[in-house]
Order: sequence, then C-alpha cells, then structure tokens
Amino acid sequence: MPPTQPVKIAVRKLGKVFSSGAGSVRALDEIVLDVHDGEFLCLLGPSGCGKTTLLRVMAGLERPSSGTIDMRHDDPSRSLSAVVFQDYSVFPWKTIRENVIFPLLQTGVRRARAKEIADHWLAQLDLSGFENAYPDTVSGGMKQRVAIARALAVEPETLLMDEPLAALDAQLRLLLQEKLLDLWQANQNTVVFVTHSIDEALLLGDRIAVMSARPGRIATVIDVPFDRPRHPDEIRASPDFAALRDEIWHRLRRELQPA
Ligand SMILES: Nc1ncnc2c1ncn2[C@@H]1O[C@H](COP(=O)(O)OP(=O)(O)OP(=O)(O)O)[C@@H](O)[C@H]1O
Repeated sequence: MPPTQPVKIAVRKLGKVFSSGAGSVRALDEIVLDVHDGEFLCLLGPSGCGKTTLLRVMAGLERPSSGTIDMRHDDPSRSLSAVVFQDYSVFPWKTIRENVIFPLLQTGVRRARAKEIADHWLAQLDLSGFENAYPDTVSGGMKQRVAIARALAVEPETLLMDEPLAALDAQLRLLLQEKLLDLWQANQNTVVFVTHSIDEALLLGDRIAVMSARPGRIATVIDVPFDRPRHPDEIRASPDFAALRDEIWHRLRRELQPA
C-alpha cells in the first residue's frame, strides 16, 4: 500500500564514495528515499549496487560523502535503531541469554530487568530452553534468531536488516520469513530490509525500493498490495504475486544487462 504515515527516515541526494590507495569506488549516487513510520521497506538490487552501504549509512556505521540522511528519534527511552547482519553477528563467548542482555546493560537497564526482557524476546523467537547454550552449539537459524532477539530487545524505533536470512537453507528461510511477518504484525517497527530475493521482498515488504546497478540509485519503488496480516501460502499462490514478481524481475534484468 502507498504509505500514509509520517516520514521516519529521509534520504536526500545521498552519495558515498570509497577511496583507497587503489582508487575510488562510487557506491551510491543521489539516493532519494523516504521510509515511513511503521513501514516495512525492502531494498532490492543487483550485487554490488550499494544496498549494504545504504543500510550502513542509515545505521550510522558509514558517513555519507554527499547529501543527507535524517532519521527521526521520537522516544529517547527507545534505541534509534538496531542492526541485524547476514552473518549471525553474535558473541560466541557469551551464552544466548547474555548475548541479548548485553546491549540492554549498555543502555542502562538493570541486570534483573534485562534478564526478563531477554527471556521475553528469546521466547518470542522460539528459543526458550536455550538461554544458557553458547551460540556455536546451536544451528545457523537459531543463531540468527538470537541476533534478531537481541536487536528487538532494545525496542529500536527502526530495525535495519542486511540479508538476515540469506545464509539459511531454503526451508528454514521460509519459516523465519513467517516468524518475521508475525513479529512485524505484533510490533510494527519501522524496518529496512536488504534482500536479493524478489519473493522475500514481496512477502515481507510494504514497498520495495529497487536499486540500479552501481553506482546505486533508486530505480523504482513498488507498492506491495497484499493486506496484513499476511498468509504466505495465499500470497505466493495469488496472481498479483506472480505478476509483481515478473515486473520486478524485468526491472532488475534491465539493471543487470543494460541495453
Ligand atoms: N569499505 C569499503 N571500501 C571500498 N569499497 C567498498 C567498501 N564497502 C563497499 N564497497 C564497494 O561499494 C560497492 C557497493 O557495495 P555494497 O556491499 O554496499 O553492495 P551490495 O549491493 O550490498 O552488494 P551485495 O548484494 O553483493 O551484498 C561495491 O563495489 C563494494 O565493493
């Protein structure tokens, strides 16, 4: 649906150039994009087009070379944003519970309360019973659920996710997509979600920003018409799904093989 909520993240003419002794790479060029309150926005584009770079700029992990990015922070008691990366970025030397507690302690939450919050989010991610396990003793899917629990536990106003399901096998990926749909339905965070998968973007996103080949620009933004709460099997079987998937694929193909 076209967004009706106020703008949460405003990206204006954003450019990013990486310079090194070997030369420079223009990763992003004149990106203009609005992300709205409570919106699930997917970023899709050819490999190397700058999706991760854009997400890292949003997270404050990279500085723009030009242009601006403005992210509204409404509630100082909540974190502005939290990031989930592809590679299960959990601390192997901490237990699963301590992984989730850690950022809460950093923000000043007392340990007893942090434990309660951690256990709540671990239960939401179906990890009850594994609180005292170490990440390396559980599966990749579970590690990624720990990373998601840790990100959600700080109640971020915006959740930034960089291909969080890409390293999982196909079946596990479908299950975690369903989990993310449920979590979004319950919490309605603003989410920016990088993916290579058109199907995943259509299933999860309210809108899909398709990027051009490097230097990345926003080639087009597609409204996803499916009502929420969403039922993945029904959506995948719908004619709209097939038509949109074709439309997006043809758009991406133009980026991959310019005329
Ligand atoms: N720290 C860096 N130093 C130099 N170049 C970089 C750096 N980070 C990214 N790049 C380059 O910027 C471009 C965009 O990279 P980025 O990882 O953002 O793309 P992407 O769309 O996320 O790629 P993929 O889909 O393959 O993950 C690439 O050419 C990459 O090599």
